[in-house]
Amino acid sequence: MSDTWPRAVLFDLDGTLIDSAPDLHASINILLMRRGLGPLSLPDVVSMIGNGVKKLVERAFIAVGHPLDADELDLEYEAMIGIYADHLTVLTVLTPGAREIVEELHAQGVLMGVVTNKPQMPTEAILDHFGLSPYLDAVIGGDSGVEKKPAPDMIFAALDRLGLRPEDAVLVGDSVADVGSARAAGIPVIALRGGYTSVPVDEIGADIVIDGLADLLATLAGMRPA
Ligand SMILES: O=C(O)COP(=O)(O)O
Ligand SMILES: [Mg+2]
Repeated sequence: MSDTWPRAVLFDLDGTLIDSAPDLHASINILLMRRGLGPLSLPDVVSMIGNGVKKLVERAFIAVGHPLDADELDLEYEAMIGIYADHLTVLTVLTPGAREIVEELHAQGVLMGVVTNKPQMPTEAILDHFGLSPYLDAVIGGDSGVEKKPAPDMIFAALDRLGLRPEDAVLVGDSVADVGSARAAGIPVIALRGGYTSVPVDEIGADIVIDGLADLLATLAGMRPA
């Protein structure tokens, strides 16, 4: 029985550690409004989050009946990044229990990282704002040069940074992309109910679904390899 497992917990960001949808929703509607389009509802935008900001922009313009070509998408993505930079923590809050679990895992000597399809700059700014950065030894954003989730590369990049192997870690996430990346990397995955997923969370293929981050410690103890 290894009571030191997991040596690291890797967290997804949007919908897992933070509830960022209200700020992404506000930002995308500003972007759409500039073109006389939208607005989209919050649930609509929630269903578009999880594959990076560029995908969110692409999906939003399709949803309002105005699909973009590749050049337009590049321009609107740049504009979105500018708008979102002013909305990173206006409406965004930590997920209930996020601070507590991060502090508790840190106290137990468990290493932590973030693997998110959100770009690096907003990711780091948000983690700084909430005071979580000191606890996170590996923060891998969507534009960090490795392939986004559901590819396994962000998990491998985080493990590399932590000096650990797949068998040392578990991923906590909320989406199909998270489960896909964990499976591809060969690490267990816990899904958080109430995150951002267009597929019902019980159907995304996670090892375990938890109702809240307050359940994470007990869940990890139950998953420990014999
Ligand atoms: O889609 C995004 O921008 C980020 O999503 P993630 O933090 O859930 O990976
Ligand atoms: Mg997510």
